[in-house]
Amino acid sequence: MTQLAPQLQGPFLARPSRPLTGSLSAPADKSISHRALIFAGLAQGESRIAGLLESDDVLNTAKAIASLGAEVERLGPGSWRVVGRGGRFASPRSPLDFGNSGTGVRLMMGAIAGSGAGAVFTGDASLSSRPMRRVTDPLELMGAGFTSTDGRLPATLAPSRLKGIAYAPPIASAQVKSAILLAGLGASGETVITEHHATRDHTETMLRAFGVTLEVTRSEDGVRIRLPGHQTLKAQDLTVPGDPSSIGFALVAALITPGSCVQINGVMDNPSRTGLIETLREMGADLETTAGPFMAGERTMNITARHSTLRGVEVPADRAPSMIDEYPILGVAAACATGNTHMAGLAELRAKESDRLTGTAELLRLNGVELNVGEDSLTVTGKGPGSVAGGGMVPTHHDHRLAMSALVLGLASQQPVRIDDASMIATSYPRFADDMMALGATLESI
Ligand SMILES: O=C(O)C1=C[C@@H](OP(=O)(O)O)[C@@H](O)[C@H](O)C1
Ligand SMILES: C=C(OP(=O)(O)O)C(=O)O
Repeated sequence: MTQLAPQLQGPFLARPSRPLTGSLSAPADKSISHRALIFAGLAQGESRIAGLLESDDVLNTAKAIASLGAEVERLGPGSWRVVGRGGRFASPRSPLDFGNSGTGVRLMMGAIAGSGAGAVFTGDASLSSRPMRRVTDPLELMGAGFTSTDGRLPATLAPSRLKGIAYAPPIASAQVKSAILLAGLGASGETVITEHHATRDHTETMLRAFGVTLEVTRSEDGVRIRLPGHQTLKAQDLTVPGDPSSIGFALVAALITPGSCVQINGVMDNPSRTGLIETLREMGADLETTAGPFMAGERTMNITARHSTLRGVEVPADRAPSMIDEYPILGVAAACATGNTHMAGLAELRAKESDRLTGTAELLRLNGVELNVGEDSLTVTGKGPGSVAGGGMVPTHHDHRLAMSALVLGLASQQPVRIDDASMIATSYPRFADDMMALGATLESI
């Protein structure tokens, strides 16, 4: 019988596991959930969102939208009604607290700037250490007035009138692209973004669904997006598809735990998000997919993962945007494979909830895994199934993906793996412990 999952708080432990079996519904996608609330909050009229991810990050975005004058109502589990502001947010009286969420704060900086409102943006210790200039610099070129210390939170935006710009973000970032597009909606003239490396395209797809006109041109040099200014979104009803990033944990857990066979249903199947699946297949993973229904304009799939003998591979730098949040869990898979897995193009991992390149290396090393860290690369030397010693106490540095990755490693290690704090897991995957335990994993609060 499945044990009741403990609360995601404080230190946790994962024990070497019996085979994982059964099926689960993929948790709702975090990127789409943020966008659904923000777009509905900006739109003219009433939107209904079904299957919203009710994680801490997304709930902070919902609160921000309400503070900006949108009507936001939870009708039931995952079911939300939002009456939008027709492109005009009201400047909130109190600071907007985005907690741990880079997506929430960066997209909202663009959306609020474009709407002509002002606001103060704050976050937790992790978010306050992350760089915001990547978003405030281009928004300032459009005419937004930001002040901050050293480009970190807290940041203040004065109400401003914006004009469109032509901009090529120096880093591959869907958050930067999305912030500029959201600002461009309220700007005069056209906003043009050129991406040399395409990033997740949910903003473009969803803006169209909300009635916005934009032109996307793909070529060998990347992607160009042209957005005419002064556009108002029209309210929509949508259902959020499953998160290909969150399901990476159950997927890898099944691949590395002997005897496992797990089915995960309703996973968004978008090539700008599925780099982990591509990589695991190259490593020899037994993954079977069947097509599911479209949700929010996205294809979905059901995935069956069976325990597999994995081999080390070369993961090219240009795959990073399609699996940017999945390197910690790929590191775990690589530790259980045979041979070297070399991952290139990882500089952006240093700007996530923690320095994830250092954090991933630390979590593996503390459990006896051999590896090499470069400035923007990681090579993990796997010694094959059952070879990871485990027994480590992993510091999670306020980072949900490090926390979940360490616990998955514990399922296939010789000794249990401990983490210092499980509370951040609720920022993206509040049902993580319930889902993993329903498949047969032993997770304990310690
Ligand atoms: O746009 C988004 O929803 C996201 C973009 C990515 O960040 P960057 O844009 O910083 O790469 C990703 O890491 C984050 O979890 C979600
Ligand atoms: C990087 C992440 O999120 P964010 O940037 O929204 O904090 C993540 O979920 O791994």
